[in-house]
Amino acid sequence: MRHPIQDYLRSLHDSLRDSNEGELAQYIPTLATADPDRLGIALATVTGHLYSAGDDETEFTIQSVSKPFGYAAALMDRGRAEVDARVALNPSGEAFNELSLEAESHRPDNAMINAGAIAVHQLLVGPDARPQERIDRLVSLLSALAGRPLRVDQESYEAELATADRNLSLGHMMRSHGIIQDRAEDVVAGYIAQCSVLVTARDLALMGACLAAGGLHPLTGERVIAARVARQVLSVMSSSGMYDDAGQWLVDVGIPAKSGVAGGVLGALPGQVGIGVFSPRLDAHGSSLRGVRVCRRMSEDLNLHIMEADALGGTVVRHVSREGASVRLHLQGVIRFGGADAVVSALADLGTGERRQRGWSWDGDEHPDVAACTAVGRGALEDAVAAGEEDGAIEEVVLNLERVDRVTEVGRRLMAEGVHRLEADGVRVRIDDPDGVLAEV
Ligand SMILES: NC(=O)CC[C@H](N)C(=O)O
Repeated sequence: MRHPIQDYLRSLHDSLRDSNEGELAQYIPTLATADPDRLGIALATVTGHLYSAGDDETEFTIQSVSKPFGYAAALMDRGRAEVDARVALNPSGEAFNELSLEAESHRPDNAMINAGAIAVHQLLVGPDARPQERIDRLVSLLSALAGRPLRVDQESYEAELATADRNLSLGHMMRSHGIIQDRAEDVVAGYIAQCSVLVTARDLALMGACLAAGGLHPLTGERVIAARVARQVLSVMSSSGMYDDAGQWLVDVGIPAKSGVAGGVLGALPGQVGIGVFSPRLDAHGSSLRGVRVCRRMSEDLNLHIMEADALGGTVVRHVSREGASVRLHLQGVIRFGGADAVVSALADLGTGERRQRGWSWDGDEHPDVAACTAVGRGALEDAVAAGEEDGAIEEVVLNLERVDRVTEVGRRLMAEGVHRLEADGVRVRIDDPDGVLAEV
């Protein structure tokens, strides 16, 4: 069977192939001579499925798409306090290479603009690291994310270094304020090396999927980025990743993203997918014109907007079964706050045996479609409670976690509290947790 997502990417590629709007970046000589017609599109799911079309294996320099990962590495190497002390967390509303710092702290506005990324590069590894160690750190993180060894393209590196006046002036300005400590020339050279790493659209999709998965690699399941760090990086990407287009982008596309001046765009939709696009012609913001179009289309066609939310909590109670005085709650999926509320509400119903008015009616035949538990779970819970009235009180409740993938900290605390209170009401509670998901919290 040919996968429908593969076909979708191919048709998306075909529909945009002939568009030739936008301009190549001129200020870096190797970019000015790139083949402008290339178009590569890739999508990776957090569960490790990778699809791609067009020039998906063509290598190009990562440029600013390296910034989220430099930021991730610095946060892991130095901790949040040290990084926040030198790089702020607000959108700049300016172009990526603007010569500006925050008024009082003299910090760059965020890690997605050049000033921020240069300050971040200084933070890599540790205060006394040699320039090469910082470059190696980033190349190895990017390689781990791509799942293959990546390298710096020497020609691009030298070409950009030869024309790096603007970035050097940012470096000198930040050094004069103590934001960076090494020689500005060294930090900027390191930053340019990080920008010159060669990647493909497929690499970017995998890197995005890893961020989207909270830092777990979609192919290996290995933790490559700490969960808190992935969260911070995605947050800053969503507010600042598309520079002065970030607000419009969030409304129209709604996928945290980062673009690079060589034509790469990386998108990362938390919990779902990573997107990688390569097309060298740029729009007025310095982002790939067709790359932006691809993301817009995907967001629309695949409903990938981050603000498009489901009432997920309700799907946690999958089924309820009763045998004599014992009731079994079959739970499933990921139990966060909303899911734990559904479980505790079910426990409360079972504990008192009362028909509670909780958004749906126990009595009528009609059950309004509220998301308190799945349709199956809801009906069965009603039956279990109703049976309680005929067959006598419920003496035991079993929470079956066999199908639960993960429980968040608040999910665990809220469910523990519910169990505790149900026991205080005189009901025995047993927890069936064969995979120990509760212990993993
Ligand atoms: N937006 C970008 O991709 C800019 C990266 C490029 N290396 C620069 O510093 O100018």
